[in-house]
Amino acid sequence: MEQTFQSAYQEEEQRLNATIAEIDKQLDRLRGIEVYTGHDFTEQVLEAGREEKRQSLAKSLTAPYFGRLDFQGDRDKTPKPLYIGKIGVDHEEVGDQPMVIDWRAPIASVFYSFTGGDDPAAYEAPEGTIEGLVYLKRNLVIRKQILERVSDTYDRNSDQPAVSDEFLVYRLGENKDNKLRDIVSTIQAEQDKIIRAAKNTALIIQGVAGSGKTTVALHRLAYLLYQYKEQVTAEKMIIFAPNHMFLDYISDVLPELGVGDIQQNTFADWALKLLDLGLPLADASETLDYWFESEGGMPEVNDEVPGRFKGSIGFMNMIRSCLESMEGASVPEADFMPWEGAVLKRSMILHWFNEEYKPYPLAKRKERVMARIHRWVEMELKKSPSAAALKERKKKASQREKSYAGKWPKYEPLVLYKQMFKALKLQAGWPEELLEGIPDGVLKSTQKDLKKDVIREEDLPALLYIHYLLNDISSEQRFDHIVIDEAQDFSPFQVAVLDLFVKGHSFTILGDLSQGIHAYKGVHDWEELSSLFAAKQTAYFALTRSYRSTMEIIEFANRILEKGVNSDLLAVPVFRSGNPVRMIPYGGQAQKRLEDLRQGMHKLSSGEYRTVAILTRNLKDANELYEQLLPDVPELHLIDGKKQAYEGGLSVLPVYLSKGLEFDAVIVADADPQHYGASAWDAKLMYVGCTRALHELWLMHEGPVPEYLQNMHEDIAATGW
Ligand SMILES: Nc1ncnc2c1ncn2[C@@H]1O[C@H](COP(=O)(O)OP(=O)(O)OP(=O)(O)O)[C@@H](O)[C@H]1O
Repeated sequence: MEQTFQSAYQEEEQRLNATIAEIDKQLDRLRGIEVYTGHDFTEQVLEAGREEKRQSLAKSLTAPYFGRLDFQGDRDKTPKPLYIGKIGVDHEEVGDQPMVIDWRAPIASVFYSFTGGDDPAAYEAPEGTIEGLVYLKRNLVIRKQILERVSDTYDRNSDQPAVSDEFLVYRLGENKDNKLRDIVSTIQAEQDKIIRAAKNTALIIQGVAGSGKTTVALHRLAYLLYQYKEQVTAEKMIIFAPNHMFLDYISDVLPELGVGDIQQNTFADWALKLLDLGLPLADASETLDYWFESEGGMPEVNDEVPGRFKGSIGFMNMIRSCLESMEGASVPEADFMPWEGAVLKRSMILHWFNEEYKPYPLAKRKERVMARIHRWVEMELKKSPSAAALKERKKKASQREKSYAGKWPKYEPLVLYKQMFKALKLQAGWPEELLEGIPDGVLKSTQKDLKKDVIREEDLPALLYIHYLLNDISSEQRFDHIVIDEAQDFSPFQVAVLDLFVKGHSFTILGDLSQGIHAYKGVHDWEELSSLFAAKQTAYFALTRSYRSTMEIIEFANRILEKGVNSDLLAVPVFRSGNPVRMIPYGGQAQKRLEDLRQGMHKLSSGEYRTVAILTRNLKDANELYEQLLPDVPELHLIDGKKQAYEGGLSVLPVYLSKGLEFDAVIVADADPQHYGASAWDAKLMYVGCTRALHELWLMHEGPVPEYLQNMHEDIAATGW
């Protein structure tokens, strides 16, 4: 066995050296060509191509590939070794098989989908399905041109059993810094299916915590750009994520995959820019305070709370009906008279508005009608009897055109939205009965807000929809693809509006209902989103394996789901064992809590862990703890929702802000019933907190713990330090 390994290592080392030499040669040749800076367009295009090649070759030079697949397709006589890398590299001689195959190429899918066994494997090539046999699947770790590790996950000629998870476990055991990384060398078959799913589908992915949802979505974008080169561009793809710190946390993955220029934003910031309201959004901390910091736990959530109601399709329909009813009341009541004696009948204006320009959206129809009126005025002016009369009429007409335009409703989203909520002082003829369905609480709080020009995040879908109904958007303005991460916090109305802004329902929508801690605005069931699309436009995937945490942490978190949330969306761990989860009672008095938390953080961070976090139940506690710990732990960071970047190292943050992030070690502070009640929502918060830990999870508490943390099996949890 040792000998086989030695020879495999030597073989791979030789091959690596040969590959590096070839890449070097190609790079030298390209660098030897003088950079073109002239004005000839064809030459400029050629130069851009050379520059792109220089950059990609330079990138692949440090680690040209990560995997080898020996595959014999049904048309091959012998198995061919295929080397798979982040970037494909061709031989210089045209016609040869590539030296390194891009991980996104069709044949590379076999590397990911093949999980062992003697059965043939297959992949979809442009010319149809190709079947064949896999002889070898090998992982190679190359760092700075040095071959560090050779690990076979399948060898048809060996009598040893396949060890398919060994390499994955090795990768998962690594410690994390402050950024999410790519996973091209260990993409799992279930993830690969999502990455390579067809473009024009609204994919909805329910994935347990740590199942790689965010990571998979980013790889999918890279795949779509490769596979649909002719149809999509990076600039027209967008990722929506919950906040800017999270965006910073994921910001390295796409560049690592050689992809740039994809838009990454929060829904709120994107919407505000598009709407150009000239107003900032009300501070979200008010809403968060209300839901997360209220004494006595979370207030009751039902479909009448503002977030749920204003995120509903019912509200969307209400807005459409209001706008439709406004159509009839658009054209001012009187005829248009540019000067005494000249009359443009209202019936003619109505005809233009209702017939000729009907296909246009409202704001455009008004624009067109006003332009038509102007043209009519010009024709009439030509009939003026004298130069003096012409001058006089021109002046009058210009004033009256302006005042006539002022009599039309103002086609601006915020103006109309405000009018809609004013309801009782109907200006544009909103039918009152349409507004009857608005819950009283929503009506009153929104009226109060709008009076003071306060716009909240939950108002944005409605404003965007009104903007769309007024102006429409052209095909060029539409996105080629939209990714929604943490989609359980999105409302159906948000997704329905985004559907108007994307071509072909091309969505990747990912989330985890078990982490639905923003239930006051998000969906409670994926049906709420899948029902927005026709059955053939949507597909549902479930990711159940969790890659982030050790088996002990996953089993512990599963028990919380079972007992506290009553959910069956349990995670299946990868076989990676670590220490039991620790349940540590504080040593009694109040100052002992602080001392124990400080000591806990010190213990966890003095070893090999690079990122350690203390999660508190709310922001107030995080602020306090940060102030108290800072003198002893000057390198501590406070994550309070205002941060733009996640700095890694040691952090303290409220548990609801930890969603999406991960840390080598986590301490959940105050894991007691005073801080975490018995409700499913409290259990979800606890679940989110526990699933942030990769290797080590400690829960520190005063007195007894909530019921869903009790009676854990001793293999999973231990008590005390
Ligand atoms: N196939 C894989 N190979 C190696 N690491 C993986 C793989 N899939 C996921 N991971 C790792 O698992 C961790 C969790 O991934 P990610 O954050 O994308 O999951 P998630 O489902 O979005 O999590 P959550 O919902 O809990 O925020 C990351 O460290 C990621 O690198």
